[in-house]
Amino acid sequence: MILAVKNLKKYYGDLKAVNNISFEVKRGTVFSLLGPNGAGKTTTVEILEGLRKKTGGEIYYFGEKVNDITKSIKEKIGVALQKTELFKELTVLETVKLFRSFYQKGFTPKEIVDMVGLNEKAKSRVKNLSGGQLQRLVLGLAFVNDPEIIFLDEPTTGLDPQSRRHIWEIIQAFKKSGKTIFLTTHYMEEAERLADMVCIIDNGKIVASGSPDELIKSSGLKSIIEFQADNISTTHFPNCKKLGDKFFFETTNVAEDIQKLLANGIEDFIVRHPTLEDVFLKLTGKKLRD
Ligand SMILES: Nc1ncnc2c1ncn2[C@@H]1O[C@H](COP(=O)(O)OP(=O)(O)OP(=O)(O)O)[C@@H](O)[C@H]1O
Repeated sequence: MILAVKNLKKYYGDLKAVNNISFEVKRGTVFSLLGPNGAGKTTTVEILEGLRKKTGGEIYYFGEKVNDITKSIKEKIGVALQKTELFKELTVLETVKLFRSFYQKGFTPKEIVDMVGLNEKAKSRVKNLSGGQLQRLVLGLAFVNDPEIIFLDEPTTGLDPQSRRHIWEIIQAFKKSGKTIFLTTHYMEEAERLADMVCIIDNGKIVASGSPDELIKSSGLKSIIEFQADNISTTHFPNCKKLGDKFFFETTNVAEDIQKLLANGIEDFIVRHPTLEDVFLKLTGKKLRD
């Protein structure tokens, strides 16, 4: 076990931002804290990174209970903050060199630039990078000290699909090298794709945990029919919900429900497997994204 947390709490006055949560992170896995904005993800990771003080609970790093996140722990962890302030006039390579200088051991700056696919941009100034390149640089900075575990706080928020996939590939390569990743996200596809273990967090509490498959299976959800329409008859589709501009409902009899849709003039629909988004909605009555 590389990291474990027992009954972790963080209160901001009356607000219980992290409300008694417990979990374990196994070495060589991707662990994901999945939840909507304000669920308590950043607060949790920043406590584990030593950037915020916990109100209560226990933290175990590398098998030992720790009271503070000491310098020797910080040497073994890598951190990519949600908002990392970088010097805009420095080049990519200069930035990596600067961050590398904070640690005794680690990869060479060149190795880092390679790992995150920024070779061609090594001499470009930070201010001239695209959003995706900047995010890859931030990811590279989390690797500089060759950490045992890296913390990535919403690493793909706001990125286009291609940049997001690029970041996913880097995370997967890092895992393949035997390292551990602690990932917070509100993108269910990200957790589904990358995580071995997911803890779903809402209002500071863990509402479910398991592998993505386990979570979906244990939710008992069957197939989902999804479609777009201006309006629907609630008599014909009493269980139908609306998420964004889409209607959807759980079906136990696909053939019968398709007939019903067609009879109501709805021809454009898809039948799909449930996702972690559906699990979250079922558990909390809310959607993951605002
Ligand atoms: N320094 C602070 N002082 C007071 N309240 C705070 C502070 N930091 C966070 N909060 C509150 O604690 C709750 C949890 O916030 P947190 O940032 O941990 O959530 P999150 O899941 O990371 O959300 P996001 O995706 O928006 O970062 C929110 O209600 C937030 O407003």
